[in-house]
Amino acid sequence: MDKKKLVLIGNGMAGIRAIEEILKLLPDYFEITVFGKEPYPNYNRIQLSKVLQGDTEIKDITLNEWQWYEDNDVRLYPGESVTQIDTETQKVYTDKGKAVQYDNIIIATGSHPFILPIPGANKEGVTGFRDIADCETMISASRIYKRAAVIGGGILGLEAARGLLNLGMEVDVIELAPFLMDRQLDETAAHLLQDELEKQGMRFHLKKQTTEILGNERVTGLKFADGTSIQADLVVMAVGIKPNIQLAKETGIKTNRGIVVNDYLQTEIPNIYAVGECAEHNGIAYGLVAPLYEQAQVLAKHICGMNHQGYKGSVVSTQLKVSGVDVFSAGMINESNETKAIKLFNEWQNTYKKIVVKDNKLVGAVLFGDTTEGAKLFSYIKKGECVNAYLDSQQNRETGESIVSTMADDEIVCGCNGVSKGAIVKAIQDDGLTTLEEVKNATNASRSCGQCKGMVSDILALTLGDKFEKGEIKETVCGCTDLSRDEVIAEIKAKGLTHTREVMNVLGWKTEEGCSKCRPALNYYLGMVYPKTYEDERESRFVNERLHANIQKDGTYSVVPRMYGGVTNADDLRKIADVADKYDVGMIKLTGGQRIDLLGIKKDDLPHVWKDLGMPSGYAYGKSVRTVKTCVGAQFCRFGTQDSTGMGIQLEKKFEGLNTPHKVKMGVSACPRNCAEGGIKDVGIVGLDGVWEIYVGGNGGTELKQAELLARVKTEQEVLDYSAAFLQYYREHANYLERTSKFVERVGLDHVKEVILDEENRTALCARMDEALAAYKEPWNEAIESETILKDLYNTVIGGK
Ligand SMILES: Cc1cc2nc3c(=O)[nH]c(=O)nc-3n(C[C@H](O)[C@H](O)[C@H](O)COP(=O)(O)OP(=O)(O)OC[C@H]3O[C@@H](n4cnc5c(N)ncnc54)[C@H](O)[C@@H]3O)c2cc1C
Ligand SMILES: NC(=O)c1ccc[n+]([C@@H]2O[C@H](COP(=O)([O-])OP(=O)(O)OC[C@H]3O[C@@H](n4cnc5c(N)ncnc54)[C@H](O)[C@@H]3O)[C@@H](O)[C@H]2O)c1
Ligand code: SF4
Ligand code: FES
Repeated sequence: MDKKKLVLIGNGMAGIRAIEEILKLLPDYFEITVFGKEPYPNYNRIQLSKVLQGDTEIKDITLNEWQWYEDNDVRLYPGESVTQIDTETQKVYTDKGKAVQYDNIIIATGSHPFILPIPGANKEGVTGFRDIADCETMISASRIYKRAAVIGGGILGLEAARGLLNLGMEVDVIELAPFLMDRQLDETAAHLLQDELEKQGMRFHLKKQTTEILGNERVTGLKFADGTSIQADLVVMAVGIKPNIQLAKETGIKTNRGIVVNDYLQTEIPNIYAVGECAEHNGIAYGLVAPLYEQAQVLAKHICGMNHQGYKGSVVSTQLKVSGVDVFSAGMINESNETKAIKLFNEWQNTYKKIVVKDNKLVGAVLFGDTTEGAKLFSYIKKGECVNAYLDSQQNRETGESIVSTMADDEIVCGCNGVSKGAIVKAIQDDGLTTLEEVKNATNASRSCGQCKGMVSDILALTLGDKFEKGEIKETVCGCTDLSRDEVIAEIKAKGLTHTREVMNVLGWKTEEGCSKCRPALNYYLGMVYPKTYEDERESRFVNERLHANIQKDGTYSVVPRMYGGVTNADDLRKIADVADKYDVGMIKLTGGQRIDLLGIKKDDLPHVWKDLGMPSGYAYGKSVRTVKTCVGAQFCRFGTQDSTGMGIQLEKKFEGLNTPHKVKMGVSACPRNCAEGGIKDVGIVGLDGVWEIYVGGNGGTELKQAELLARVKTEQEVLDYSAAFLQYYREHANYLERTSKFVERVGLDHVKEVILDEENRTALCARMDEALAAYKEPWNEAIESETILKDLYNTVIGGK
């Protein structure tokens, strides 16, 4: 039988989800052709906010790789738009002159950002925030310009504003309404949100109507109806979206705000469907993926001739994707005569919960500060559950218990993809799934906005029980491979692989480019295996390590110069004071590791600051040996038995710049009073009369852990050797991003002792440590001396300031 010809117009999230659903039902029934205006495979538009905020990269947000189209026999024309549908001859025509015959069409052309029709809206430097190209426009503008204005204080505008702050810009947000996110929040939640975002550095202008965009060719500012104005070099319009209906309209298909569809997503022409943001069902054009994916499922069933009761509309929930702010909203949130609300405002913890009840049923909710209950509330709202059922579930919940343990099987865990707890548990049990990645691939849960990942992990832990706890499950490097860390390292050594790309290629990575989890890990493992020859791949590192400074929540950076053992002198202090004045440093702060932190430095000032300081990097941002904290010791303290300061300086000089799987902190004290807090350090040294005690695997962070005694030694040289052997063993055997506390716990202190106390082992480990240390290049100096690094990473040149 000849295959039916199906043409999809729009290679976006909703259209491709419809194709995926069709392929699941009837894999060989259609000959599928896809036209996509953008020159990319289907990508996760939602994650553009994360790209702008620097948490992920464009190459990591692809949902369907090129290979997926090939594997499924889907012919894709990227970068090509359909310009005409001829319903008489059943052909579509494209802007590149192609004509393709069809039996069925799915229109999934999405939306356009709404651009205010005000004077100046077409100036250079005015953009929407909708696609990769917009994202790139903003990122490149941030390299040259300083002041951004976002028009629209809705969810998209705020996510854009956070991204622009992260890119180092000053950000003004202009909102027409009296409070932010007025479609999703009430006034109380909106004010809490505004307070929090102001602390992050955003400036808000509420109840402001923009009347003009100022400037000649490029934007220079905004003018408002009240006569005031502000300066801006970049303007992002985030004032809502407009369904992209042009093509449908020109084809004579009935349109309103969107393309009008029935419960089966059919337009008025039966063999033409519409799905996604461009479609209007019962008067609503949705702008979130959850309803669009529900539509895609119904469409697939209908086009494949399967029975379905049809699409009946969706209740929606939203969550803001701005780090440090938890906001959730679902259903009806405005109060009226017909509704009652339960409101809980905890001023101490700065959390707010509002639950809206109508006819005894839960119909809406707003959460600020703690959104862990979001999925549960959303399930109750969707089911129109009685409010008492929710209140009872609250009472029965024990403190500290994961919310998933109290969820019923039919409660939705992943709102975007409509996946219930029961479906996840079933997939784990039936298919023997053991990782988040496997659950994602099998069920789609966590595949879109990613907000439900925590709950999916909790369900994995709950379902697998002891097996999960004991780590009996093979932990792969990441979802791009089925190989564990040990297997990857063994293959690197056996096959002599020398680059991250080569590793991915030869070891059959599932993604061409890897992801933000495996790339830094591979970069570390290769550097560890080949300390002498491996060229560090800066682009594979996390942003702080790439830039050699710590990004702050307002988008500026912090600079911590090296001060061996926490000891400084008048010359260095003078230089620090001069730099603080010259670069308008926001705050000078002593760190927990006894160093001086200069906060609030702009990205392009970083190399100038380093040059003026003339001090090495303190690596306060690195997966590396950070600080060696010391007590004053025998020279001054009346309890001191050893020269703790001198010992600390020797340790810090020896391990300066060493790459480690995670950060490493050290402390040296000269008596058991332990003023340098060696008991909670990765390596803690305590001096006693004629003896040094070496402790390992401590942690003073979120998971407090006391360090354990590794050895007692007599000389300073032995302290250096035992510490070096321990650190090298950790470097060679820990998973990337595993702290020493977790590592020692995993392999056992007895095992670590057995290895390190053996002289032969120790000598070999020390020799390999020396090789690794020989490769160290001081990064701040390296940046100052390289025009390419200055230009590419910091967008500056040395000599100007
Ligand atoms: C920055 C950002 C963050 C977001 N965050 C969230 C979130 O957290 N949660 C959430 O649920 N939703 C979020 N959304 C909304 C979500 O991304 C959209 O609802 C979803 O992508 C819409 O899918 P779609 O397929 O209808 O449209 P799109 O994904 O826009 O796809 C339509 C595609 O069709 C192409 N096209 C248009 N016309 C033609 C033509 N004539 N020929 C060929 N191709 C054409 C377009 O170029 C586009 O690639 C976010 C959106 C943005 C922009
Ligand atoms: N986390 C998420 O779920 C998420 C994130 C980003 C985008 N999105 C989706 O993307 C789409 C677009 O989002 P959006 O925030 O642009 O739309 P929106 O309609 O939700 O918000 C637009 C905002 O702009 C304001 N506004 C309108 N005209 C204005 C003017 N002239 N001057 C100043 N402010 C004005 C409105 O009052 C409103 O606050 C929506 O469908 C949204 O759901 C969702
Ligand atoms: S640890 Fe002991 S020697 Fe060091 S400063 Fe404290 S009391 Fe003095
Ligand atoms: S809730 Fe968005 S991916 Fe699961």
